[in-house]
Amino acid sequence: MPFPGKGVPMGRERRSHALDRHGVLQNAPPVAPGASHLQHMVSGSWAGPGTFGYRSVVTFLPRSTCSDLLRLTPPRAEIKLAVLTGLVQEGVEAPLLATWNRSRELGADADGSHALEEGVLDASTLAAARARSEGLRRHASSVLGGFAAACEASDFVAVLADADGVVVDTFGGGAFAREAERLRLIEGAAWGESLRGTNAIGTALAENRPVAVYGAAHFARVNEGLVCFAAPIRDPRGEIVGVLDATSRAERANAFDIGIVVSMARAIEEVLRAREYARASGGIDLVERLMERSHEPAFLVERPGRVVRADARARALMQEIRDESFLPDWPALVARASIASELRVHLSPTRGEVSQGQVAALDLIVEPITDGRGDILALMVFAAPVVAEGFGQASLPAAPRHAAIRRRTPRPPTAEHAFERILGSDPALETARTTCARLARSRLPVLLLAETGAGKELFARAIHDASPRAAAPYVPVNCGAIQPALLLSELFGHGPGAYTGAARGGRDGLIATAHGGTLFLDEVADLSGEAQVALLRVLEDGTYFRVGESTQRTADIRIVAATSRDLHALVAASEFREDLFFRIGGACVELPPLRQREDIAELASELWSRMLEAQDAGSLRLSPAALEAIAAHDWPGNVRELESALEFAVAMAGEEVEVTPAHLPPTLKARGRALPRRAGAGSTGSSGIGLPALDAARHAALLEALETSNGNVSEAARKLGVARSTVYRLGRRLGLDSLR
Ligand SMILES: Nc1ncnc2c1ncn2[C@@H]1O[C@H](COP(=O)(O)OP(=O)(O)OP(=O)(O)O)[C@@H](O)[C@H]1O
Repeated sequence: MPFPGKGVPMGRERRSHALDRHGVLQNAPPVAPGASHLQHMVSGSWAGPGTFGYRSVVTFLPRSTCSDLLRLTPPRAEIKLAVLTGLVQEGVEAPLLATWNRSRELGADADGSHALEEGVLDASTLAAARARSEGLRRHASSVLGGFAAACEASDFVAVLADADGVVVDTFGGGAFAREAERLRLIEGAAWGESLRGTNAIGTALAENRPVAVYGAAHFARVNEGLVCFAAPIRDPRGEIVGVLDATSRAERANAFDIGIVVSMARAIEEVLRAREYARASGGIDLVERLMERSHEPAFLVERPGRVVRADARARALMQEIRDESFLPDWPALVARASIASELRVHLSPTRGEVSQGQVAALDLIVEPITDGRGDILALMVFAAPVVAEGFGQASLPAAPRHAAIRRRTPRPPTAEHAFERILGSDPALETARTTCARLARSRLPVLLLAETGAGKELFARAIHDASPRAAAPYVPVNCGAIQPALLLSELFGHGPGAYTGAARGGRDGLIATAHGGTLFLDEVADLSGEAQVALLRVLEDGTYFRVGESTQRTADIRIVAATSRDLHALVAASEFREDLFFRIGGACVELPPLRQREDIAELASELWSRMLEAQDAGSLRLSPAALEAIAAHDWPGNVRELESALEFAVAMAGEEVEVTPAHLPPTLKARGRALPRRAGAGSTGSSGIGLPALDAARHAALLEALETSNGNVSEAARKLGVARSTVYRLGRRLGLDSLR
């Protein structure tokens, strides 16, 4: 039996034949199995984000699109009358009762004929409403083409309403169009609950979630013959900007259609989001680069805590942890973003016992992405997995830094620990570290002068991390590694078709990416003359031009530059602009080459421990003889060369328990052999290279301290009242190879 038409009060038995309790039509005309009318019609053109003619910003993770759907199904006719007149408050499902009560309190007209006459804006008010919704309307129409056609063909009218429930656009309608017009599904009609009571548009706005209203669940009698599906449209900040609705005669009801409407509303939200990201500093490119650069799984999270993008590592992590609700709620994340500190979250206990090697918790670092007004648009969440150690471990230790838990990847430093990753206690290094930590807080450009591998990049990153710009991008560029012909456009970007092979729509450069943050120009002496001029302008007034464009752009960047060349000499030879040199060289910091450092053995030991931890290489020891050879080498490649030498030694040591000089790279062994012969282990006499009297006294004191400390350098240092590095340094000078 067909579902009764509009305005006809529904009899009990007729209704029960038409809709089940979920509002699904029981005797619907045949459509493809599992498909609805609308779905059937749009399936050819709808294949998810990215197919709507705009660049998809997000990669959706699987999630239910209708999980918060409010489905309002009709009650018995006599009950409706009794409830609406306030005689009884039962016999109706609670959500429906709530919307009816709200409608009544708002003064909605239960018959609805009054609203038919009154509820339409005059032409000029409508024009103003449409103008206010101009952005929404334009973006919606860019994605609703296929949907509108499907609505037309399946006798649904599609309605776009603004945040007040005023219809600003309609599409489709087919055979239902005239009826829709009579019921005021037309531009300018107000569909808020206060006027028309429970209906999909007004109720979706009131509830801020998708709503399906079937037949007599509508508050107003005149709308009882309708089925309407609506979903709110929110901007990236989560504010409702409008509603998308599809309405037809009640007999067209199909539970699947609400899914299509929700998906379409989401598609419109995607376009709005794409626009917002494009306007945010750096655009979506910034987000992509941030995610690419991350060493840890990275998620992009939007209000109200929705993961909208995840890089490959993050997707793999999600699969591994199988815990969809691992993120703290949005306010907690936002709070973390503002204090820039780490937050450990333990994974759901429903995953059962945590065994060795399984991810047990995540350490989150949260960075905000803000729009032009400084409002938080989204959050980048970097999630370092923490794995459990020890077989058969039943549950996680409560203390976050319990020994049974170790990080799988090194954690990015927080502001107060930014310089901690720079190891060593050499006085010159210490001076550089203190100077840079102070400079970090200012906006001054910093010029780092050092040989290759001596830690320029490490210092640049620490300066950024300790600066007020820490949450903004840090963009490192090796000017010497980019082809000179491309350097200018890599840095400044280029306009559409600026050169052969240029991106058609133009592209932002690294300066735009670094907006708000720090640009690290490594090998700055390799900048071309043209790039030097352009960089000088950015430093002076914050303006620049993309290659091939005349539109002036602005960028707020802090420059940290570095070079291993003699910039003074280059300036003297007119190979580097003097004015740029004065701009970037206001604060010059020299980093000592490793061979001049007094803490080589200490640094080697610390790097060694760090490396063993990272490689899970157990308790392999660095023998005193190996340390001695390391301390004696002159390290032209500086710390980078030292790191490689240590990795080489691990590989060569194989199953041994101790690394000896034989395991070190041949360059070190050769150098070691060239050194004067040193005293043997435990020797108490002179080294045979002629110690002056003072050194002899130090030698004795050092030996005594070491002996009474069982060779423990830290303890010996404490006894002597000197730094560990001094013990190593003295030991090196005095020819001791018994340090442990
Ligand atoms: N003081 C230090 N403590 C710990 N690690 C260091 C230190 N200095 C340098 N390193 C490590 O040595 C390697 C080289 O350092 P970095 O890349 O910062 O050098 P650089 O001067 O920028 O080199 P280049 O001029 O070749 O770019 C990196 O792996 C870095 O982590």
